[in-house]
Amino acid sequence: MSQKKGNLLWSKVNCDLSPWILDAVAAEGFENMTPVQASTIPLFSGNKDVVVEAVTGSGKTISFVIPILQRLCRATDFKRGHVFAMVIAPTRELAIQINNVFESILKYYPEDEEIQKQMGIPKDIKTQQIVGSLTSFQEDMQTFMEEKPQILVGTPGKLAEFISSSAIIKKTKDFDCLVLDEADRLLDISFEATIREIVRKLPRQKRIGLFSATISSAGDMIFKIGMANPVKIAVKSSNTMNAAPKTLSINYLVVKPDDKIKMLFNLLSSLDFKKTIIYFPTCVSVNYFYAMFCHLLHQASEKTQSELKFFSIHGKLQLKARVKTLENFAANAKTDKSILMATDVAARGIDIPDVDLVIQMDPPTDPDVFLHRCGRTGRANKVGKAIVLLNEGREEDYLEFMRVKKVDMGNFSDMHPEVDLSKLDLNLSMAYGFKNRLDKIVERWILEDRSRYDLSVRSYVGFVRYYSKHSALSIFRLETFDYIGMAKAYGLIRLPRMPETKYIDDAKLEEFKDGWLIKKQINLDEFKYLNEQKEAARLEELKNTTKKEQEKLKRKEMKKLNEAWSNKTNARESRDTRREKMKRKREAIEKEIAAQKGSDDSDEDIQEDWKDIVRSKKKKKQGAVMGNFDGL
Ligand SMILES: Nc1ncnc2c1ncn2[C@@H]1O[C@H](COP(=O)(O)OP(=O)(O)OP(=O)(O)O)[C@@H](O)[C@H]1O
Repeated sequence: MSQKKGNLLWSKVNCDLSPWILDAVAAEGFENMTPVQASTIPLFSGNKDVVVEAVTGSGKTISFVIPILQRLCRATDFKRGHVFAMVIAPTRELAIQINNVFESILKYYPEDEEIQKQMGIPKDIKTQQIVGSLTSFQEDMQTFMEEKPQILVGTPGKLAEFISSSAIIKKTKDFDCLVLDEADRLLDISFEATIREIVRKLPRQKRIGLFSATISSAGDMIFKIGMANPVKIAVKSSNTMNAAPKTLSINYLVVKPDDKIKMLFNLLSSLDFKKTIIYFPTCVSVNYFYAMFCHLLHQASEKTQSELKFFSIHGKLQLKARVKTLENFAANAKTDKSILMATDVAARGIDIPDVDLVIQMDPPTDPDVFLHRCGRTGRANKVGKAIVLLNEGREEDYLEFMRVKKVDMGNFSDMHPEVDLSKLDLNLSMAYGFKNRLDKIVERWILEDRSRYDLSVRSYVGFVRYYSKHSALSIFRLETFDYIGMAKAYGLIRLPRMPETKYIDDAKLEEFKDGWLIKKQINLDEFKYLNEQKEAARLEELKNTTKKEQEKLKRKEMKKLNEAWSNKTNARESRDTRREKMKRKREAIEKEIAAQKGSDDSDEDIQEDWKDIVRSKKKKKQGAVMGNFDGL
């Protein structure tokens, strides 16, 4: 359904909206409706179910907030204390943001009882956010009973739990309207069962609205949620070839993996922007690079330090910290440039109006997420730029892959001939006043503290695992991936042993003996943690390992002697010894990993990786996967 130009004045909306709603949108500075609002509000305020696909930042939130409020204003016999509508979002940040949009409109709700009577609207309208972790179930329940909100906004798990309580279920008899924001995400495999559970608990007779910027299979979604005859509203960019808003330009930059971090810093210094979001693959990589970038900033000139500020957000942080970070990032005016380093927890729906640049360190594993990440800029007709860094080699094919999905990307170098990307080190020392080459600064920083080395390895291993999960497997191939280049980008001093390293070319491996990527090798036994407790634990562990190794050597010697004496081989004994050896090795690796188990989700992944190694070693008669690295 398309909307003719000129019909976007709120006064021309194709349905009756309460005067206070019209006042509210005007007071919020929304002069005209956006096309998706003009198409959706009349249908969803009426009796239609809707499936709405419109580009990022096109105002979809208001397209369901207003219909819900309008329907509630019309529901004269709706019993107070009951649930009228529910909005579900995939992340807590997004649910909180949607609740804020409701509140921003409800600020203008008439308080005068006379006016309320004249308009025939309820005494007040309240919303409640059900997102967990900020409040307990009991607190949510108490708030619900006391405040009597008609609208609940929350995340799937928490809402499912909340409405499963018999006290709430009784209060959904007159339920009217259910909205799934980022519906494609909510109906994917991770949330679908919970959403179905919620839908099953609600009365059959209700309006449903599904909203997203990426709805690839509306039929599938409609079937999953059991909607009857919904209207499909698709609002694309005026350039029909493009699934992104027309004010958003998407560029790609092909880069050698070794140069990735340098390239990023070059972009940050040479591009004019106020706020940028940089996407990293995993929580642990955000932690690691955030610490590294703060250190780099510390090494830069005072001028640079006063101009840049880094923030970080990922799903393993407490919700309170995440919300605070988003607020601080949005509000930061102390420095010219604010940089938010994030995982995909901040990919969908997040609306920070001043973000004018998005950088993706790597393409996301799910191609739909690409548009959502880019769409954090170029919102509401504002100009924005998104850049994705592609590894030289095979990843250039991603351009064609995305073109089929109606995402057209321009070559960054063609679009920005003024940005010199040739002399990266020189540019960096000039722009940031670094006294040394960036990789040297990083190397020294890592060698100062073993925990940074651990973190670098965990980030890298997490990245390889992430890479293996790409849906476009023909492009993102583990077999052809530049493991060494990427290890350098991650500032690794030594390549960790992992199953995937078997794909590395032998000749290349020769160059990096025992996996060392730095010129001056170090004795890992003497590589210290700055943290005293951690260091004491490491020394203790080292002592035990050395003792064990000595015993092992002794046993070996004895065996040799015995063999020489008896001059016969006992096949069973050697098999048993091998088994015992493997068991001890596995226990040692697992113990080491358990000792390192910190706050990040990737730890489990790493444990899996090492189990893989143990398994593959068992299988591989010829011994180690490669070299004699100490790994983690
Ligand atoms: N009618 C309007 N006029 C001007 N700005 C608007 C209007 N409606 C909404 N906006 C603003 O547009 C921005 C984007 O809106 P919103 O977050 O609803 O986009 P969206 O379509 O849901 O995006 P996404 O797909 O990324 O979630 C918000 O800052 C909002 O305040």
